[in-house]
Amino acid sequence: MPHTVETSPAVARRRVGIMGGTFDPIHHGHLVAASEAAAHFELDEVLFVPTGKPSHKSQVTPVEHRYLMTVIATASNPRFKVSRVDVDRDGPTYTIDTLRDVQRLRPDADLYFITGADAIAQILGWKNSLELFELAQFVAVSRPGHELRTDGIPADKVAVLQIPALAISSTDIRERAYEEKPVWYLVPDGVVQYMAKHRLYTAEEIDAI
Ligand SMILES: Nc1ncnc2c1ncn2[C@@H]1O[C@H](COP(=O)(O)OP(=O)(O)OP(=O)(O)O)[C@@H](O)[C@H]1O
Ligand SMILES: O=C(O)c1ccc[n+]([C@@H]2O[C@H](COP(=O)([O-])O)[C@@H](O)[C@H]2O)c1
Repeated sequence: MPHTVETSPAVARRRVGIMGGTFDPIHHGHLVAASEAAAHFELDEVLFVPTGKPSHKSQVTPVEHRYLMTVIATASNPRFKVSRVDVDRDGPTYTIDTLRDVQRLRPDADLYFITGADAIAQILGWKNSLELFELAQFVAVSRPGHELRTDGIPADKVAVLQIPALAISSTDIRERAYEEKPVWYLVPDGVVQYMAKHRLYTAEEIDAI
């Protein structure tokens, strides 16, 4: 009888996307960016990671509101999950810490950090920027009003992805809410309702902070 060698089938590494953002509030631009990256790179899951205390934004809505709106917005997609790693860490939020924490939680995964064109343009100024490229592949998605440039980023560490253009920003949604204009269809229905229930971004809520 011929001698046979038992071989275990090669196990493919999981592919995990990370969609970092302040999500103040989360909107359909964020969700389309994550969905397009998931489809293009065959990601097993996308972790939405709301910032705790963004290092570069002075006044943001209390983190638990931003976190809960992110949970509501992603609940219908079985591949989307929300991580509290940045919410629960003390001190300013830096992506180097996000990636180290997710790597610890998903040691068997290749990580794909998803950013819009405005964010990728700033990345060389982020904390420990060169080490970031050792921890994850970066996916730079198109965004209306922002030129998609990746100058200075190692070419094998960043992929550029053209996605459907949604000219939506959290700044615009906050302004619309403040002016009592509709935000329906710019954010998921549950987020419209959450904003209304908590009077987020209204003169009344801002005065109360
Ligand atoms: N409409 C969009 N299309 C593509 N990418 C987007 C879009 N909006 C935001 N992003 C990307 O999502 C990530 C998180 O963005 P963020 O939470 O700061 O939203 P924002 O709309 O830019 O907020 P703000 O207006 O408050 O600065 C960033 O990488 C950003 O570039
Ligand atoms: O690490 C940094 O120095 C750094 C500086 C600016 C932004 N980031 C990250 O970029 C992501 C998008 O940020 P924002 O402000 O556009 O929501 C979010 O995950 C931030 O933590 C990270």
